[in-house]
Amino acid sequence: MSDPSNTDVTREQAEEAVRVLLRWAGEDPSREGLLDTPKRVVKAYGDWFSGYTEDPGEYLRRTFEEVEGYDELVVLRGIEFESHCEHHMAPIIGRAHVGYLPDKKVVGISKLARVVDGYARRFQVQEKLTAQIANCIQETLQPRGVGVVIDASHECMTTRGVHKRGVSMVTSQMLGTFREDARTRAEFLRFIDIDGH
Ligand SMILES: Nc1nc2c(ncn2[C@@H]2O[C@H](COP(=O)(O)OP(=O)(O)OP(=O)(O)O)[C@@H](O)[C@H]2O)c(=O)[nH]1
Ligand SMILES: [Zn+2]
Repeated sequence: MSDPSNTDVTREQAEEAVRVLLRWAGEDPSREGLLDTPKRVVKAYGDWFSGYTEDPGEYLRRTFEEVEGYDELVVLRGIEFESHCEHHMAPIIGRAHVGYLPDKKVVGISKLARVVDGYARRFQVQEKLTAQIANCIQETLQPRGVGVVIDASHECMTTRGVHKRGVSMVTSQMLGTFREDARTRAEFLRFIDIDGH
């Protein structure tokens, strides 16, 4: 995993920050079991926060314009993702459901999941994540409408703080026909059937 390109922090400084947190928690970072931990944590950060090194809109540049008159909803539902909340840096684990009503352009369906990951692998609040995915698709594909629903659990609420398990947060961002036309929105919500998960 490469270092983020837009940072002035060195890998050594990042590893030292992990040692400081270990010391703060009451640990001895020089004991054998913890010697490689700063290196592992920094590597894990490279994975969890790889979104800062990508422009998710790039995934949607390759489009297919000839889809033989297909002009109905396209929905990718149940896209699992992992993110981290920007308040506590704790995991947000959930599923995104993404739909759009194509105008002229359709994309390879995996690209919608790549857009979700590109924004999820950053420090997030769920509302912002939801809006960023929807806006990216709207701006790049210029479809007639976009809908994004996210259903996720926040570990800052389950493993600390209020300690509420089994609670999930649901957010949605509807643009274009998804916002203006109740029938399109209802069809999308029926397709994703989030209670079914
Ligand atoms: N709206 C929203 N809130 C979030 C999200 N992730 C975490 N939070 C909330 O952000 C809030 C931060 O509140 P603070 O009072 O500053 O932090 P805190 O003292 O740690 O709060 P508690 O979590 O209640 O212990 C908490 O209520 C979290 O539940 C998110 O994606 N969206
Ligand atoms: Zn949080």
